[in-house]
Amino acid sequence: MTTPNDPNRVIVFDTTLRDGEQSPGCSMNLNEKLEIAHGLKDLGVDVIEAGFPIASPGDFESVQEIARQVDGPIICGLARCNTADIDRAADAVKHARRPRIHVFLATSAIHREFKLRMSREEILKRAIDGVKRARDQIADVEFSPEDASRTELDFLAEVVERAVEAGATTLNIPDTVGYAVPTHYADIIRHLKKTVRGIDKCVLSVHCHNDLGLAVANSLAALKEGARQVECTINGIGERAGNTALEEVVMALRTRQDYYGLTTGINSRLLLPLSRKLSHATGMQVQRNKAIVGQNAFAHEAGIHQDGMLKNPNTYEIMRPEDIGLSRTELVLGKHSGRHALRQKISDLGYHLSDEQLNKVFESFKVLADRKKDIYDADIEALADTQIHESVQKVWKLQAFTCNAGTGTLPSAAVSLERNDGKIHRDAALGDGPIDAVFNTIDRITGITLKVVDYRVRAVTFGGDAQGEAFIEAEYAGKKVTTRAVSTDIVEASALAYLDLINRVTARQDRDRLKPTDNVSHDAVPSL
Ligand SMILES: CC(=O)SCCNC(=O)CCNC(=O)[C@H](O)C(C)(C)COP(=O)(O)OP(=O)(O)OC[C@H]1O[C@@H](n2cnc3c(N)ncnc32)[C@H](O)[C@@H]1OP(=O)(O)O
Ligand SMILES: CC(C)C(=O)C(=O)O
Ligand SMILES: [Mg+2]
Repeated sequence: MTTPNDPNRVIVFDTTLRDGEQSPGCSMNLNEKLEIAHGLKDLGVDVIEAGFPIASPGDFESVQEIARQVDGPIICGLARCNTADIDRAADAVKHARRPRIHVFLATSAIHREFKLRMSREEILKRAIDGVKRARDQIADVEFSPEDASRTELDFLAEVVERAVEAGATTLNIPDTVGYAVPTHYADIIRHLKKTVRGIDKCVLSVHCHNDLGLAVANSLAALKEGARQVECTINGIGERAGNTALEEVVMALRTRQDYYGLTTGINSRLLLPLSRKLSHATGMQVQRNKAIVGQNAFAHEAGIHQDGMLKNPNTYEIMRPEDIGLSRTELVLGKHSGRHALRQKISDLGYHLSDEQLNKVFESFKVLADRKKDIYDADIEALADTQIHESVQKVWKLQAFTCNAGTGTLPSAAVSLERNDGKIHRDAALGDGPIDAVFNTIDRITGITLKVVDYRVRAVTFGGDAQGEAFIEAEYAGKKVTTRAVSTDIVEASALAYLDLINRVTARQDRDRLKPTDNVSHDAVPSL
């Protein structure tokens, strides 16, 4: 009933709402669970393990509601090998069009001896009784020998064979504590397939935990050996280090179809939206470098990679971002980026810079990237704008400044400017505040006094290392001039903006001085 006709089709069994919810901090309420269950159905999972109905009235209700409302996938409830659990699970899933009970019982020596306190014989009997009781109520029964990967192989094979005889339709082999490694896990699956009578009548399933970071690798190794159901969770949430991540195993099968030759029924374009929905529901964020759905999974900062990506995305990406539901690859500008990526970004932002201007923006971008962790579009725009204004001939250049402010002191500043003849000019002045003191000092050095009519500072980007933009509107000789400058230091941004206005005034004065005596064109000097 659950075996798809195609022998190469893998059944995707999602246990986000059961094993996933077992991770500390991941509990969800009924509405959140229903929302995720509908998302899983749309994604195309074959089985939803909706909960452990005996665990609490809330868990029972969620499984029951999902069974009632989510039509399509098999809806499964978990149960220990005891009557109360199994009957409760049957009650919870019975309204589903395709219900399943999943009974489990640990088989490893450590669990037998210390947790269950049962002999091998008792385990065999409880497993058989459990499967039979479930089969009496529901036709689709999955059996899991918990901690299978640490169970003696001969005993594991015996339990599994007895579960098949008792009527289990799916046999799941859990690596409960993430102890297996791929070759070891593949050996277990191969051994069971070879030795267990009747195993071919069942779907062989894998259920891996990520304690050694091997859950996906182990699952893939088992699928390669003939397992045809994979148990997994969205974002890999689950006990301790989590379960096999659904998005990873699905995309591995899809991307390496050439190697595995297996398919799933998953609509991969819904992977990212569902991953985000789950993060919102649980409050558990996905790490940035998480495969497939992490923020960095389709982002490139290194210049050589960005150049490759711009020339052909296959150089550095093995999957297309749109195939997992991301609109496009992100070329993140940072200290490791190169000119190709910067040129692309500047052109995307609508600028048309010459090669020379681009090189200058590139230099200041590298300096900025050394000081700042995240470079935003607004940072690049500010650099490009500054470069466009730079076409004004600069008489004065800011060399250094200090300023002093605080309660009980007079705000003062000392400024050092370099004139375009190479001479350094230094002075100091008081002001109403530190920025006013810097402006006054610049006035004293340059001999030009501007009347500031508007002055504003704002953060152009975010975070503690954000760039500040200083905007100044000033008047000189009855004309208004405006400018802006950016820096991670707002006093520096203000000084640079003020000096930019002074340079424009100086350029204007020079032009006026030259006017009567020469006939050189001064079209390049912008007017005030
Ligand atoms: C590997 C897995 O993920 S297994 C699923 C784990 N998930 C959960 O445990 C989440 C939900 N669990 C719960 O809400 C509670 O543990 C309950 C309601 C199921 C049980 O609560 P309690 O009755 O108070 O028992 P508690 O959890 O303290 O102990 C578990 C009991 O179940 C027994 N047990 C464990 N597994 C099984 C099993 N597969 N079949 C039968 N008995 C089992 C234990 O030996 C222990 O029995 P004891 O009380 O005779 O010592
Ligand atoms: C209930 C079983 C399948 C389980 O979650 C495990 O063994 O990890
Ligand atoms: Mg588990």
